[in-house]
Amino acid sequence: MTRAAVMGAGSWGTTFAKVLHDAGTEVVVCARRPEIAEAINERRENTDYLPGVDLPEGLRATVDPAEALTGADIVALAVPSQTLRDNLAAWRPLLPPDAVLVSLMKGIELGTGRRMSEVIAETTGASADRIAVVGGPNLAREIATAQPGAAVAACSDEDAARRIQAACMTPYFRVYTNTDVVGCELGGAVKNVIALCVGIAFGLGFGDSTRALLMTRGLAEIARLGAALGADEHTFAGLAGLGDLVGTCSSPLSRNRTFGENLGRGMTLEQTIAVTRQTAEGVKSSEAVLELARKYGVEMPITEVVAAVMHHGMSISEAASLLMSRSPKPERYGV
Ligand SMILES: NC(=O)c1ccc[n+]([C@@H]2O[C@H](COP(=O)([O-])OP(=O)(O)OC[C@H]3O[C@@H](n4cnc5c(N)ncnc54)[C@H](O)[C@@H]3O)[C@@H](O)[C@H]2O)c1
Ligand SMILES: O=P(O)(O)OC[C@H](O)CO
Repeated sequence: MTRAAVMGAGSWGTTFAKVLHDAGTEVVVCARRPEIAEAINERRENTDYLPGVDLPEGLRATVDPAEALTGADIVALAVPSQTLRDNLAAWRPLLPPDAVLVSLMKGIELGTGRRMSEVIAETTGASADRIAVVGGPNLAREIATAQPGAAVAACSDEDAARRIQAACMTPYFRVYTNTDVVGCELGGAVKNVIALCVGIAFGLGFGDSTRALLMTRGLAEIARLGAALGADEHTFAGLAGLGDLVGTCSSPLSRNRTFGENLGRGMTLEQTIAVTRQTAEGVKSSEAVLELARKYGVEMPITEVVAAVMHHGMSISEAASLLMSRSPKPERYGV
């Protein structure tokens, strides 16, 4: 039987652990706080992150990383992207040498511009055939309640991708494989930045025309960055690209879209941060994505204004007018 450890018992870590369990994989989820592990083990509920969602008997939780990691064939990482490097430094001595390390995260590291698979490689020394990514349009509460969903398991080693696929495919969660790790990661991370902008537009009272504009031009800038970083452009038409962008930008469950919506409705940045209890990756990643775009000479106008609003005090009205007053252009996908 395949054994998996899920490191991080937030909303997606808990959900993905349930998916693995439902797929017949033996799984232990590792929490930081004892009360979360206790609630999962004894009440069969993650009372903080997924209240009201029944968790299966066989899903075990611990606060001891060694207990979770010992003997694991798959190690799934589900912590906030900006904390991965520090978390991995602590877990590294405990990682089984042959385990596949799977990033479930959707962010870019601030200050380095590294994708999560790169942070994993740098921190653990694992080779590319042991590093994978799972991404797609997966809103935790929907998947945790077994609503039909799908994701992509990406690894440069197709066999490893197939092993992950087998470990988490259930009657309600369909998993495809891909070898384009870069594309799948960029799709997941940059859509969070676009979702912040869509949320702002929604909060301002704008409707579906504006949302469709931002999603479509957002996809164009994701694809441009992807091309510069060597991704396969077809990935962006798939679940980890368009799929995740549509899911996040459309859903009131999205933390990123909700964060933007609160700003659009008139909250200050500080007030919005204060009411956001879970991880809205796009806030910090907007700046990291922009750094990456500048390094590779890629134009990303939506990302640019989102980063300016999140980090440099630009007002929302100035951001909107900057986007709408750009020079006239022909429309070409990715241009
Ligand atoms: N929630 C979703 O619907 C969803 C779906 C797919 C992917 N993701 C991605 O999964 C990753 C994890 O997201 P999540 O939704 O589980 O987040 P969350 O905020 O619900 O949980 C984060 C978890 O990380 C833990 N953690 C470990 N070290 C931490 C630290 N130093 N600071 C703060 N928390 C720390 C927290 O205790 C918590 O268990 C993100 O990159 C997110 O984009 C989320
Ligand atoms: O809640 P968000 O905004 O982090 O989005 C969750 C998932 O990434 C959607 O696929």
